[in-house]
Amino acid sequence: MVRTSERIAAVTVTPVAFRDYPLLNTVGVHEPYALRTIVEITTESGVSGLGETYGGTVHLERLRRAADALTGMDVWSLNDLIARTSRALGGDTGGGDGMSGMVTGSSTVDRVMSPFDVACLDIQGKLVGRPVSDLLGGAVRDSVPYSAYLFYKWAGHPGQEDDDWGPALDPAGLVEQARRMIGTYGFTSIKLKGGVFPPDEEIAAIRALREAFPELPLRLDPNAAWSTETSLRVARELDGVLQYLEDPTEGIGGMAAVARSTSTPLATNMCVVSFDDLAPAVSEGAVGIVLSDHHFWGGLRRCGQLAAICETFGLGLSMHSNSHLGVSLAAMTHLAAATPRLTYACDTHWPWKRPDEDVVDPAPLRFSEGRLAVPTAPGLGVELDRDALARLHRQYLDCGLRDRDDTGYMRRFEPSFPTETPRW
Ligand SMILES: O=C([O-])[C@@H](O)[C@@H](O)[C@H](O)[C@@H](O)C(=O)[O-]
Ligand SMILES: [Mg+2]
Repeated sequence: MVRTSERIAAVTVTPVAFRDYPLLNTVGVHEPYALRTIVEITTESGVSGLGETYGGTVHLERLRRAADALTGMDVWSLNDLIARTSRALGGDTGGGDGMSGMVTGSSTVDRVMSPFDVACLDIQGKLVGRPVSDLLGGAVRDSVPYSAYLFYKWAGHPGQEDDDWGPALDPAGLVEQARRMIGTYGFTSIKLKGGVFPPDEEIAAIRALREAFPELPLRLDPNAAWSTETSLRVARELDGVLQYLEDPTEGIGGMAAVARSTSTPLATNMCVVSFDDLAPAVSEGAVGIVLSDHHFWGGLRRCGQLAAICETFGLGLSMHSNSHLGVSLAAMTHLAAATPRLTYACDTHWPWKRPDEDVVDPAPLRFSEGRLAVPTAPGLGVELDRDALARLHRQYLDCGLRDRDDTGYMRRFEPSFPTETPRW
């Protein structure tokens, strides 16, 4: 048996921007462009692979430092990727999470190595002629369910024409948004991004969604905007209505206090965001479901390790999302397909992206009945469109945004927009 290595010859790191909608959350509102970074690794034998991650300045600078350290690395060695990334970062940690302050505390090394891990897997798959899901243990489902991700939103960005989704600022607007999203994609579960309006308004919105979609599981995620008391009141009022309540309040201690007094399952992508958080979360009984995300858990294989830990401790597993393009969607889909424990529909911001803006040919990424078929071509199964990459990079250069700042953008229109937590 011949053991061959496949060494990295070049890594390119390209920031891109795509148009975004004025989606509201507890820290503010999405700006007119979402920022991402596309990494492309090419090996000495000319095989290339793709990864996608956040696009903020601190993260981008770290990606570039890590990229420089990867030349000569064997694409089969995850251990070397971890070692090289840590050495390149040289203890530079904290900040630069690219999530407008909503997900802090994830591991910097894990965040930075993630897109390179995905790109190496893409290459490995191409080398052996198998899809990435096979490299992760094999697909246990041939399609992955995603949920309808509803947002309160303005009619359009201030100073611009109304966008094609129009406003959603009350229960009726959200039900209309859900009808359109479900009509287009066929989603069979619904998540509402909350923490925007006083809790009673969001309870009313969930009730309206329950009435309009009696069969569909519902989730509410206020991104820790509530106190323990408010969280418990909402949980009581929506008892039996929610599939899970996501990050009602802040921190492992706060979530544990809520968990002790409600039978509503609690999920998180805010208080358990790194391997260091797992032991305290388990010992305090803070959460029932961890929302994994390969972008900050260190890539696809590290998410497999997370799944094993969740299984050991009886925790459920689902998947978190931020604004993203097709490389991430393909990676999320392979990971979800190869994770037996991931039994909830995954989050995706996919509907909040114009279909004509991506860096890959979108053909393999078509939803049917709320599910995405797991790509079967070697690697991730998506091909880079170099003209589109150049266009979205040009858009990044021209748009002037360099860091996601939902609060700063909101304050341009509502100068007294609050930042104290909990808001309610
Ligand atoms: O895109 C948003 O506004 C979301 O609030 C996102 O930033 C969160 O990270 C995320 O979707 C969540 O589930 O918390
Ligand atoms: Mg969340």
